[in-house]
Amino acid sequence: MSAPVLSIRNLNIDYIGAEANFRAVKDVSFDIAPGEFFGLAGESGCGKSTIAFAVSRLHRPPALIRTGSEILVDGRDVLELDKDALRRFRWREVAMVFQSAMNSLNPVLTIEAQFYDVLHTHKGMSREAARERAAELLKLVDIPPDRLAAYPHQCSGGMRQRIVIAICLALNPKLLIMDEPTTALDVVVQREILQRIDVLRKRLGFAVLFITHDLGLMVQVSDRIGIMLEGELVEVNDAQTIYRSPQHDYTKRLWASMPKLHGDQIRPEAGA
Ligand SMILES: Nc1ncnc2c1ncn2[C@@H]1O[C@H](COP(=O)(O)OP(=O)(O)OP(=O)(O)O)[C@@H](O)[C@H]1O
Repeated sequence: MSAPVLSIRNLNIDYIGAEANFRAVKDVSFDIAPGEFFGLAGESGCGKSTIAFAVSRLHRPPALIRTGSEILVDGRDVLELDKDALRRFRWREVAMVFQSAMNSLNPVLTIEAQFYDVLHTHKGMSREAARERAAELLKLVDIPPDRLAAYPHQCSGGMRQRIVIAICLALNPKLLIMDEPTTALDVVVQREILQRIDVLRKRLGFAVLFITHDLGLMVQVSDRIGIMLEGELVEVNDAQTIYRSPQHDYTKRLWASMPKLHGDQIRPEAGA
């Protein structure tokens, strides 16, 4: 593997409680290569989002990353960044799309103003330059430039989520983290958005850390998949191998619970 864009080593994260601490992430280590699509799967509460937030340094108390944990993005320790470095790091190095991201657009600003915010603050762009770049970015996610004048409430949920993704790509991040990015959308729109992301990452070269409960979709779009169980990463392998010949019992159970609605594209081996 070429030098990883993300390297997580011995990550331990606790939620600090009044009575006791709860270890949500237990000694997790994995890498993501440049341009790789990495899926993180596991039952609800197994620690996936806790990892996603830690990588973006968006975790807040009571979450506490334990000493000895390492999160390297392009070789730099994210946990060591000071406030200024962190401001430069977010958007430029790592951008994150949440489940409710489409509701994170400012309702009183036009789409154009929201692009300008990011492009002016981080790149010092003028209004004209930002408008041009915003139109280009919207095109990437199949949205016509006339939407720049619209307000968020004038756009559908799927369109708003694609706008957030376009804003996330504005500064050419090396890693896009998507935590249930399309869960609130209907299935057809979900798949269209993921297919678009897949085309874009191949064209633009960013890597993706993808979290979803839609395992069929995850197997289809990911290069590799990591399986989590109760805070531990129990199995990592390339998507087809982990789907066709899962090693861990929990992975087998996870695949067995998957609705078989995804056609003939992927078939597990008998007994898998
Ligand atoms: N703010 C918090 N305070 C205390 N415990 C928390 C907090 N946030 C999460 N947890 C606990 O940490 C564990 C991991 O949660 P996390 O949200 O990372 O799991 P997840 O795998 O992303 O789940 P889901 O798929 O439902 O989003 C869970 O047991 C959860 O209850």
